[in-house]
Amino acid sequence: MYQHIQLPTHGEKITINTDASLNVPDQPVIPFIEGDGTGVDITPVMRRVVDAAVAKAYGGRRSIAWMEVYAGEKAVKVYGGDNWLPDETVAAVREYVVSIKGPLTTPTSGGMRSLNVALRQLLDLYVCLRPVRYFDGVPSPVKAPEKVDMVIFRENTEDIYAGVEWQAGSDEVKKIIAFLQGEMGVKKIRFPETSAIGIKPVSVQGSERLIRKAIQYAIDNGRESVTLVHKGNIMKFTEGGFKKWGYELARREFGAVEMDGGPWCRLPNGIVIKDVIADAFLQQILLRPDEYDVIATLNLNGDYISDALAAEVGGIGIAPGANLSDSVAMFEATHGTAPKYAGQDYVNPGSIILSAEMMLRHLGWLEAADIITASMQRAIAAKTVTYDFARLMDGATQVSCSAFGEAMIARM
Ligand SMILES: NC(=O)C1=CN([C@@H]2O[C@H](COP(=O)(O)OP(=O)(O)OC[C@H]3O[C@@H](n4cnc5c(N)ncnc54)[C@H](OP(=O)(O)O)[C@@H]3O)[C@@H](O)[C@H]2O)C=CC1
Ligand SMILES: O=C(O)CCC(=O)C(=O)O
Ligand SMILES: [Mg+2]
Repeated sequence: MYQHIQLPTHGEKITINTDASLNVPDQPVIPFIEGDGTGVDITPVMRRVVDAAVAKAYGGRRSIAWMEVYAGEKAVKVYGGDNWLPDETVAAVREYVVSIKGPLTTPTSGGMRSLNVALRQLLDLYVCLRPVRYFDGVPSPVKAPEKVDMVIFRENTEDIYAGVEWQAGSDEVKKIIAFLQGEMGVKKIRFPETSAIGIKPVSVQGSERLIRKAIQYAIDNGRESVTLVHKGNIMKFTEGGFKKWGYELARREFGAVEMDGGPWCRLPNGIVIKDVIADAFLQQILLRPDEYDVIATLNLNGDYISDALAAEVGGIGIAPGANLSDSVAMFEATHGTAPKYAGQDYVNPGSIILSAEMMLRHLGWLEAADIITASMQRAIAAKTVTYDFARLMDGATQVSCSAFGEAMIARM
């Protein structure tokens, strides 16, 4: 029994079968977190669009029983005190298996650590899956955005992003620096008196499980290559380890064979496993994006790459994503709370709508998912778009966040 979470009046739990597949009832209960900032604008629109697509696809036989769960500013309002991420939210998301969230605020300095990162760590959502594809007619800063068709697998629980760090001047940082200098022989800390220190944990297990998912995805979806993106020339044991363990895994578990003396290798079905250094990758995705397909990378690289690739196909207003463990799935937009637009019914709801589209595919509700992509494509083709696209499109009709949702529904 929950304290503040209201169970919907109808609906059943999604359950997990012994083979890890989902058992999805016709009225699944789906927990959702509204989100801070523009979450109040985009999340209700997403729900309306999803409900309309499901109704259109299944004529009332299927529907989603939405269940609001709380995190961020709304959780503090509902639960009081300093309760940014109530235990029962984490418990409900785990119990109901599939959920969706709006963006949550993380103050840039001081204050609490990221609730988004906390959710990923608490639920062991180790894959951040962010497909990047082009919709015809979307304004783009590059000449051939249709060549961008990549699927990012970002490690979601480790790396410098895990938040293991100590503030400059603190007793803790003094201890760490004394240990590094005194016991580990470290001489490279340029300003030891005033340094903050961050730690970058990258493990064999964490890297292998992420890269395994990326390779399996490439196999299951007939993709051409998997690229390990890293900065292993500089961070040899962490980023370099990720690359090395990735190639070893491809050879050991997937039968990859080295090409031209390695390290690139090829799976028996022809999929190429390759690697590229992260800075070179960031210029190559602008110059030769068609050479990249499935991307496997560490947490921070994946964060930067997500927004950079999203920009090539129209921006983070339509960049979807999923956070996945071996059992739980939480879908979320790639963008943040865009606080300057909060509550104005202004921003593009496309990112969270396409995240919901991924969620419907995850449930096996492919017909409803197809209706969502087709209706978004039609709304964009009609140049009925939110401000972010309208400002770059000739002859566009600029509409609000909710009107974009209505424009999609009208085209289903
Ligand atoms: N997963 C999550 O919950 C995430 C949370 N955050 C958090 O969000 C907060 C704000 O972060 P910030 O760095 O400003 O990044 P945001 O992604 O929130 O916003 C950056 C810019 O992206 C554009 N943008 C964002 N959302 C949309 C949208 N729906 N439609 C169209 N354009 C959009 C806007 O560009 P323009 O100004 O050009 O209109 C906006 O100013 C921070 O607290 C951050 O930590 C950040 C990322 C992910
Ligand atoms: O948690 C945050 O505040 C930022 C997260 C983020 O940028 C992302 O996951 O892409
Ligand atoms: Mg980000």
